[in-house]
Amino acid sequence: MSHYDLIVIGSGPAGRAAAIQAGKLKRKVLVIDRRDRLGGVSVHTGTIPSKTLRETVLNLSGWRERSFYGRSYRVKDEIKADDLKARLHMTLDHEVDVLEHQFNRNHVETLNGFAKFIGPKEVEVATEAGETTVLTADNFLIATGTKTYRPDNVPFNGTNILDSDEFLDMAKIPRSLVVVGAGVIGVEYATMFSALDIQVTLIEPRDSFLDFIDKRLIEDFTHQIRENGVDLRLGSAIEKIEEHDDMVEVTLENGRHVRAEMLLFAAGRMGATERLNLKAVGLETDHRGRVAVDRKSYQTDVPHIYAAGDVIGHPSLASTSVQQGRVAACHALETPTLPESPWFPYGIYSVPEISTCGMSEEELQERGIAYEVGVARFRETSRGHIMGLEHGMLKMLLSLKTRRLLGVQIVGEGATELIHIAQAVMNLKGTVDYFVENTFNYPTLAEAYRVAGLDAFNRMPIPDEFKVKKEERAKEKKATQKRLKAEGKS
Ligand SMILES: NC(=O)c1ccc[n+]([C@@H]2O[C@H](COP(=O)([O-])OP(=O)(O)OC[C@H]3O[C@@H](n4cnc5c(N)ncnc54)[C@H](O)[C@@H]3O)[C@@H](O)[C@H]2O)c1
Repeated sequence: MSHYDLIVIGSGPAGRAAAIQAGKLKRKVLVIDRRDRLGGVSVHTGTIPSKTLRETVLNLSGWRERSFYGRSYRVKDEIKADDLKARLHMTLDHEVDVLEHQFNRNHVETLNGFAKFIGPKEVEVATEAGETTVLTADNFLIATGTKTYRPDNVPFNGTNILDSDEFLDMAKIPRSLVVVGAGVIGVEYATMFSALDIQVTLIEPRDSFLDFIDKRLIEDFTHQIRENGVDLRLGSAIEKIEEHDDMVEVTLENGRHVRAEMLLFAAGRMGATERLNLKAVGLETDHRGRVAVDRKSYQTDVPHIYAAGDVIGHPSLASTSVQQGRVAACHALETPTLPESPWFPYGIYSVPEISTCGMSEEELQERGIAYEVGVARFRETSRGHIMGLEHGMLKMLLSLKTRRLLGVQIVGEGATELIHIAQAVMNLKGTVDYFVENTFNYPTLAEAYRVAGLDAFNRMPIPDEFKVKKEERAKEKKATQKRLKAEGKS
């Protein structure tokens, strides 16, 4: 029987990072995955395919060029499902190749099959062919991710009533689409499909959506997506979903009906833990199949069993999963590592993008922190104007007491890239003065930081040390003038 320092269950972002970290520490590590190809949900049905699809849609539809050539502009007249899938397969193959190379270089062993615990330090792995192997380890990492939430009253059929894992495999692009659930997945797919000019209805039972985003940005975002053709229906609980004559009909509790060729059900995901037999090691999950961990070490209640990534719940981002996996492996293998920074960005790859880092205005109010707001609209920057960006804004929140940057929220083109300026400034404890004193490339969208910084700066009290600086500068200037005069240079 083979014995390992660390057995990782799942090869998504958390499992991958943990295994590579263990390999780099020259430990014996094995990754078990139920799929015959590595990468997990992130590579096969989640992050990578949805972002690839978005990029493909924006390119083939000529979306980005429409600000120049008008709303009816198209690069390709008829876009087919195969056009979208071709790019998906290329990207996916490349991602799997990179991952296999990384594992090989770091001597990470892999095994294809379903793992379940049969003892505190023992797992049994069953292959598709029905063979089983028993393996032991000193440490385990559960990085099994999530699976789609599929309630019994939704008649999923694999053709036109689909969950978000099946959606990418659609046989043809529908002329109309109804998306249920305005969470991150629902909003991303609804907005990217509206860029294909198909009729999209987005249904959400609650009166609001994406509640972790600043309200003002959500207002701006809602306006933009409605203008782009998304029929957003908030406060619309669903009574039933039926299929009639190849059309899907959704009956809402308010008595209204929505008909479309296809329905995507995106009302959340569940921890993929039901086949792990966690009872055998004394672990339990919550109602959504998620495992509780200590958020500093990623240890579960059983000290040699760790869990990281989407399976532990919020924030369920590929980016944070990578960090969690690395920290968990270091902790399990007793290797010192720096803790994760609390300032990490969220990126929603909708059309337009949304990205945030740090606290929102609502959070600051709840905590009673005095703050100032700086706002910049992309169209106020020369680059935004050149690019024809009518929309897009950046909102910055600053502490009135320390002048430090506390949060940035961006909606618009490039938001997921631009947010990293905020992340760096916040992690380096930067203040509003960073944006005012430094020169930005011109013209750029990044200049929106400077515009927002100046907007807030001009309303913020000037600190005493600035006044001293001003006097010092005046003295320095006088001294220089005196020296130059003495040298006969002025
Ligand atoms: N870009 C990214 O970072 C990214 C992308 C995709 C997914 N994710 C993560 O994946 C996870 C899953 O995403 P998600 O969008 O499926 O879930 P979610 O929990 O974010 O959103 C689900 C939405 O569906 C609604 N809903 C719940 N039950 C419903 C029902 N019965 N009928 C209709 N609507 C219902 C909820 O009110 C909510 O708005 C999230 O944690 C998300 O953050 C992140």
